[in-house]
Amino acid sequence: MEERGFLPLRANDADDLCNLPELGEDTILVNLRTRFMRCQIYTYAGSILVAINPFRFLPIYNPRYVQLYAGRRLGELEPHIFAVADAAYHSMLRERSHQCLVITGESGSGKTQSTNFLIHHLTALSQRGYTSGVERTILGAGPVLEAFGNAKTAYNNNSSRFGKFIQVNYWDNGTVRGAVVEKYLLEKSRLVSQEKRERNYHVFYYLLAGMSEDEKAALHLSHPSAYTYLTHKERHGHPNVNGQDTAEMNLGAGDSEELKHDYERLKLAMEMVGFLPETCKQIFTIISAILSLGNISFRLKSVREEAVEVDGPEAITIVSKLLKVEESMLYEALTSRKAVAVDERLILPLRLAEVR
Ligand SMILES: Nc1ncnc2c1ncn2[C@@H]1O[C@H](COP(=O)(O)OP(=O)(O)OP(=O)(O)O)[C@@H](O)[C@H]1O
Repeated sequence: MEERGFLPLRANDADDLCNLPELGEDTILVNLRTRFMRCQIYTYAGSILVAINPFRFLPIYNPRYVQLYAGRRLGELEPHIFAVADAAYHSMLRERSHQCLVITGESGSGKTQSTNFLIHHLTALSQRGYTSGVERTILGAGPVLEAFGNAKTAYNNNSSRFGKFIQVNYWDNGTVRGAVVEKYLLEKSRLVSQEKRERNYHVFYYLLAGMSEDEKAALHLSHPSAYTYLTHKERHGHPNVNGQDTAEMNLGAGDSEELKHDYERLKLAMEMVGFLPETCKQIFTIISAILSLGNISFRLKSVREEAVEVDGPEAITIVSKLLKVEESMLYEALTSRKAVAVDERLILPLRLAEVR
């Protein structure tokens, strides 16, 4: 064939893995690697798109690429996430049926980024030369969800700690009508403790770094190192790392400027999504109350009793002010539990291990 002037199919150069002359784990990996080294992070496997995280900015998501992929058949151009979004959008319009895109991969592989690119392209396709309020709301939801549901982990500085199902609805003419985001399996335990070198949810650090001194004073906020929920503890509640300021270590002094910027971005995104200023204030108050709640400590009432009492009243006073609940009610809720036995209501004291 070569003698007759045909170029042979290069063994490691298929933009669709199905076209590899020999299909096996090694040929697939070599092909993906060869493409990745040429900054071709996307490869098809039939109608599946394989994406390899480049961990650096590639100039392939700008409006020129949105235009380039609009209305093209899958496989017509170089593999791209926009091509997948485009194929789904046009299939929906053509077949008048729901389309489903499943994004999967291990932590840090790029699922959240890919989702953002998909949503970006899907909303861009629906626009008729201008961005409507609905599209702005959908795009603004991302940063809000990330602030409250993402955290720094050992594998990913912006790891989503929940699953989400995003449903984008369209009018018959193909313009976006609205979107529904269903969240599931939020990692709730992260609120009270995190592994070494990991953090709590972003929003806590945004508030502490981004709020003015007056705003922080109004919410009784102080420094990250003042909060149990932001500092690491060894299994039995003692601070670790030889008494080092673990919150400082966890936060990293260098990123406070970035966190300030993130706080401003969060406020803007919340406004875009439609949160009223009063609602934002209430949400931030609850966030502050959670931090102070973690600082309430308990001790045994007496050596003979298993019942507990609050050790030091300051934190409980702050939480009751922030949540606007009576201190005595909060005290009772934290140190006892209600039980119902044959039409009888019992208030039982909680044990030390239970209150913690
Ligand atoms: N296409 C891309 N281009 C450039 N950088 C990327 C791309 N995809 C991912 N990244 C980088 O990799 C990081 C991790 O990606 P991402 O948060 O999307 O992973 P994930 O699969 O959602 O992880 P988790 O399951 O932990 O939430 C991003 O913060 C970003 O820096």
